[in-house]
Amino acid sequence: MTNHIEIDHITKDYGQGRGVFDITFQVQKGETLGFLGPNGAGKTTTIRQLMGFIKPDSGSVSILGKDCFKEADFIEKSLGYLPGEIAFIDSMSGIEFIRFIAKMKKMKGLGRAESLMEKFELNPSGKIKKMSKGMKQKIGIVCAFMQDPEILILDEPTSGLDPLMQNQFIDLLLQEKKRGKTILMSSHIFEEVEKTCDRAAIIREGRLVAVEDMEKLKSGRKKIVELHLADENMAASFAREIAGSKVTGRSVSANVGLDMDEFIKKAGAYTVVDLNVRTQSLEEFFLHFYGGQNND
Ligand SMILES: Nc1ncnc2c1ncn2[C@@H]1O[C@H](COP(=O)(O)OP(=O)(O)OP(=O)(O)O)[C@@H](O)[C@H]1O
Repeated sequence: MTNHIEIDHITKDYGQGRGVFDITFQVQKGETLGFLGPNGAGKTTTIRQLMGFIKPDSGSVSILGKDCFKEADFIEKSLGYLPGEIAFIDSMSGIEFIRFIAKMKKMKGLGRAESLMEKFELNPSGKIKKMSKGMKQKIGIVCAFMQDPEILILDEPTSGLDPLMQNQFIDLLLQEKKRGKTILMSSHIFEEVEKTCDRAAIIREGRLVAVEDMEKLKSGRKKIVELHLADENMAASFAREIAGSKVTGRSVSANVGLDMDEFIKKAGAYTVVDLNVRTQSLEEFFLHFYGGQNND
């Protein structure tokens, strides 16, 4: 497999523990990689180094074999980039801004802008300063995708979009994925990551904590079992037998992994009124990486 994006031991130290430290991961040709982490973890700092806006203190980043900082001009012109916060020229109308970006990228026309505006129901004729956050985000999406780039770097692409438009975006990503695009996307929305990404890289406090296949991550999710027992005393007594369980009145809930059999056998000693079993959501699962809580 060819790597389209290579991040090799980069450190950008802003002092007081802020920044990113010794980050290494790759995005393969045709792969969609989700870049996840809590606020301030270092996602944007990593992405800005990929775009050649800032130079790593040590280590290197390259895209299509080109050093991102040394060849920043090539990177900016050829990649599809959607920044977390777009630096708009407020006095322009939406369409003027789209034309401005197309010119900057040395495009001949506006490429796929028209069909993207249709897909996202965007009327770009008004002044940007009067637009809502969602409309501005749609302009950013048009600018990132209109050139039909081979590589897309997207920093929280659906921020500000309503659920209908978030779905349109997922649909667009899935289409682009099918067309063989290489995509790196930071996101806080687990559902979009789950639906679109092949792998996820998780960063916390500037350090990479995991890079995993989505399928493997999904299969690592546990079952959450909720038992309703006959009375509160029973619930309290049962909860004492199950490590990490929570009691609310007559209910006891617990994350159950491979020890389901043991759990059921212990429950057999009590009067069970009701039983619910569900799979942990990806969000609940990721809390483990995010907050470092013990959800074993
Ligand atoms: N230019 C800078 N100077 C000093 N500190 C900075 C600078 N840029 C970022 N930081 C700090 O580095 C850390 C990582 O910030 P970054 O914006 O990369 O996080 P993030 O993962 O993108 O967060 P979010 O999800 O909130 O967008 C934060 O503590 C931030 O305050």
